[in-house]
Amino acid sequence: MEYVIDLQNVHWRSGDQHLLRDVSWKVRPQEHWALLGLNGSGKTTLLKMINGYIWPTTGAVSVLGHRFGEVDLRDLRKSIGWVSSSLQEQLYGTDKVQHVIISGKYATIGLYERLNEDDLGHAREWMRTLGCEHLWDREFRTCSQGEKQKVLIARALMADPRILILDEPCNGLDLFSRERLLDSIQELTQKEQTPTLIYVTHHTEEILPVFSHTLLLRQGAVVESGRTERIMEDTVLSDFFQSPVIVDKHRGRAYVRIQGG
Ligand SMILES: Nc1ncnc2c1ncn2[C@@H]1O[C@H](COP(=O)(O)OP(=O)(O)OP(=O)(O)O)[C@@H](O)[C@H]1O
Repeated sequence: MEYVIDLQNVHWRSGDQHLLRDVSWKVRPQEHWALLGLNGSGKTTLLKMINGYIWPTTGAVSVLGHRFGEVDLRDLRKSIGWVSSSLQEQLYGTDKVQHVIISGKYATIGLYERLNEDDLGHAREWMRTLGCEHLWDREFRTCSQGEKQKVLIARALMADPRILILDEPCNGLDLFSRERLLDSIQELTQKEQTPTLIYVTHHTEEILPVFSHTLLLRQGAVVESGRTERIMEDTVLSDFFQSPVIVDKHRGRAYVRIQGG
């Protein structure tokens, strides 16, 4: 079987720091994964590895069936969308939302291509899916944080990625904006030919049931990985957080409380 992501015993060291320790992770087609870890647990490092920005010290990495060392990483990166807050800072705030989105197809900051009907049509379709069509003519900088996230997701989708990484997309969002964004992500997964989603977060309650699998990362090592409903249990998460917690489930999502707290 061709795995979407296949990491085997990956170790990554920078100086005397061991940032990834014996990480093995297999993502199969049709699965969507959540990647859960506290600050500094190595999530970003792992994502950099998947995108080929860093190279394993030992172990093997293969993404979309291409083994690192045997593939042009620039080509591979075209199949991976990575939506993170650092991207926001790189975009031109005065660009119109439609241009920000369409520029994603050409992997540019700013739009240098002539707009064509196809691109405009796709951009509108993604915006509709994500519930942000009304922002079409707005300057990007005037969008709220939640709206910007939707625009950036639509932008990443323009390149037709096979993997879409959503890197802490709900950071800085209030409760209602967060739920609206999560609704949009849910909507996205209902489309035909959705890319494999990797949802990176610190918070269990953001993990929608559509994220069938979860990987728990602590100090650069995988503590557990597998089906989300098995992971979102008191014992597994207490062990993961190294602190007794209680998990309340509501509509397939897990809300964690510190025991006694
Ligand atoms: N190039 C590097 N050299 C040395 N240490 C690094 C390097 N890059 C990251 N680190 C350290 O490795 C640890 C993991 O960092 P990483 O950014 O992967 O964590 P993270 O899980 O994404 O954290 P956060 O949730 O806070 O974004 C941190 O302690 C960080 O300071």
